[in-house]
Amino acid sequence: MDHVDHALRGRFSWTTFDVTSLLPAGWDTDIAEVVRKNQADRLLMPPHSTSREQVGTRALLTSAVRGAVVWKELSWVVDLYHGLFRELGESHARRTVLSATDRRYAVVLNVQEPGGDRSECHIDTNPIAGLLYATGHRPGAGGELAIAHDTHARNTADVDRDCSVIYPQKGHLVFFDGRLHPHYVRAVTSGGARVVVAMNYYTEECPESMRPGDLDDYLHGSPVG
Ligand SMILES: O=C(O)CCC(=O)C(=O)O
Ligand SMILES: [Fe+2]
Repeated sequence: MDHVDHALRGRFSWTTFDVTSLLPAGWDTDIAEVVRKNQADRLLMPPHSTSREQVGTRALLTSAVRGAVVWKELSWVVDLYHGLFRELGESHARRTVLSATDRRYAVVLNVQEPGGDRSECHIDTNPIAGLLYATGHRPGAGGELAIAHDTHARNTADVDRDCSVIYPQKGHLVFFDGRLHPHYVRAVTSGGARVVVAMNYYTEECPESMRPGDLDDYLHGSPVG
């Protein structure tokens, strides 16, 4: 056991639950429809204290459905966020897991179109990220989440050197602590758009009140063009 502890110390790890059979009928088309009607393109301009980007990285095109819209249009997602998903997060983290009260960042939808940009390389500030993949992407199609084992990784090249790769599978719910391990989502190169329900969870040791005050304006980005 000591050998295992030593070999794995500091390595990134995550938990996946296949929640497909727990989701309401038509969940994927419901999300796709909300994306189609509400998706908004913005430019993210690094750096921020959470960025792990090369100096001088160009602006990245991002697309999202804002939290307030998710709250209004996808109430079943919000119910799962507070209920079943939060409890699955507790079984992952083996501690009390708290949902966020601020609708701007509790639950958002992130979208990456084929041929578009990668996501920003960053660290999280919340102790538990919950990601429900609404689309699946095969190896070779891009859209994979790459997470550095080296906590000192400073950019995507550093991440790529030694990382775990999570290929989004539709209906899978992933939990991890991304506060120490820099990560980013690679560009989608073929197939359809990548859609993820990104959920922020907190704990008693790292409560919602610790969220940096400037993070949401930063993530909201700037108008395109
Ligand atoms: O979409 C993903 O797979 C990761 C998203 C992420 O890192 C985040 O929302 O902080
Ligand atoms: Fe993240």
